[in-house]
Amino acid sequence: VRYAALKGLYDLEKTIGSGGFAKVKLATHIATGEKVAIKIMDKISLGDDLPRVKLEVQALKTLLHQHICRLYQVIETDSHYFMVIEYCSGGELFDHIVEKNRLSETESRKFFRQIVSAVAYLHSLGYAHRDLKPENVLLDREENLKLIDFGLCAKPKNGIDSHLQTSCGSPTYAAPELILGKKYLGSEVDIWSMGVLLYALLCGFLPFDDNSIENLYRKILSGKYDEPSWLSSSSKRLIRAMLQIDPKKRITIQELCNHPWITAGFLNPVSFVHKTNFEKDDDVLSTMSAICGEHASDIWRKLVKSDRTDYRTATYLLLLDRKLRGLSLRISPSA
Ligand SMILES: COc1cccc(Nc2ncc(-c3ccc(C(=O)NCC(=O)Nc4ccccc4)cc3)c(OCC3CCNCC3)n2)c1
Repeated sequence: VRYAALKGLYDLEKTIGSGGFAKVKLATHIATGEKVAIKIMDKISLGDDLPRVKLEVQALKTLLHQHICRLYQVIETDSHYFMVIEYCSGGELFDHIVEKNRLSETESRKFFRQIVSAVAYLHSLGYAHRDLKPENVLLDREENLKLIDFGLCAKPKNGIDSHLQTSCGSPTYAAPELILGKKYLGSEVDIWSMGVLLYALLCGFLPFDDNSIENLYRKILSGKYDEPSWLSSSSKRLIRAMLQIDPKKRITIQELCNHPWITAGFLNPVSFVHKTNFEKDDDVLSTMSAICGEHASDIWRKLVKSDRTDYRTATYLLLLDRKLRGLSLRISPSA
């Protein structure tokens, strides 16, 4: 199906995912040949969830972190929203764990530190993710993790949106207080889900799993799970600290950043220093001026003044990514 709004800018390819009211397609940014993911939401099926897309776009524009998928461009037509997002060529962490059966403690630690860094950054901005699960953790080409929120679940960390309570977060990763419908803090719920994630990395299966939802709930509320023989005592201690039924007894994100298991083999605790905003790059600007004929200084002035989600921004960021990967900034002649 063709979308007029993308004509000449992006070539749509295969569908790489679909959720409630969103479909994600792989696409090519024609001018640079770079791959992107385009999340397509149609306004009719969004219904009264429409305002949440605006919140998500606002959120993503402020979330600048090396382990959170970058938003390049937003295109709104009267029938659709198109979010042009960083494409992660490594796919979902879930599939990576399945194909390796389970990950070593060292590989798990490398990945888990990146997740903790992204979540600590989210929390520092007052957000909670609330749907942390392997399907929402992607791998880029360098096997670095990118946290995403496919289901529009991330929300301000304190307070509850009751109607979201059930629809948000899959029960397998949901904390006891969320299941019991109690008032909960998003930051505490995220710690629990990260505990389930860490367990999945180290074990290759889930701590709480059952085909019947009641048994699953009962297992989660019991807080009891197997500790396979291959788990080190340090891993067991950390998992136990995260899978505490009482949210007030659960380890906090700050304690997590400094936990011995997290810092083992690394020089420093997890920091959520995030990447800065735009830095001016003359090579990229001169490449862009070769495409569109405008002066580099004019392009930069317009970039800085823009809302940072237009086509010019997408082109700049994609060329900057390519330069940071050490590739030439050649442009397809058809541009
Ligand atoms: C190679 O084979 C493969 C195989 C599979 C995937 C890929 N790659 C690949 N790259 C990029 C995406 C993507 C990124 C972000 C968003 C998004 O919705 N952002 C919004 C967002 O993250 N907000 C936010 C983040 C943090 C905090 C608060 C708000 C949507 C889609 C993707 O999607 C595919 C889906 C499929 C279903 N499970 C989830 C991923 N897939 C590649």
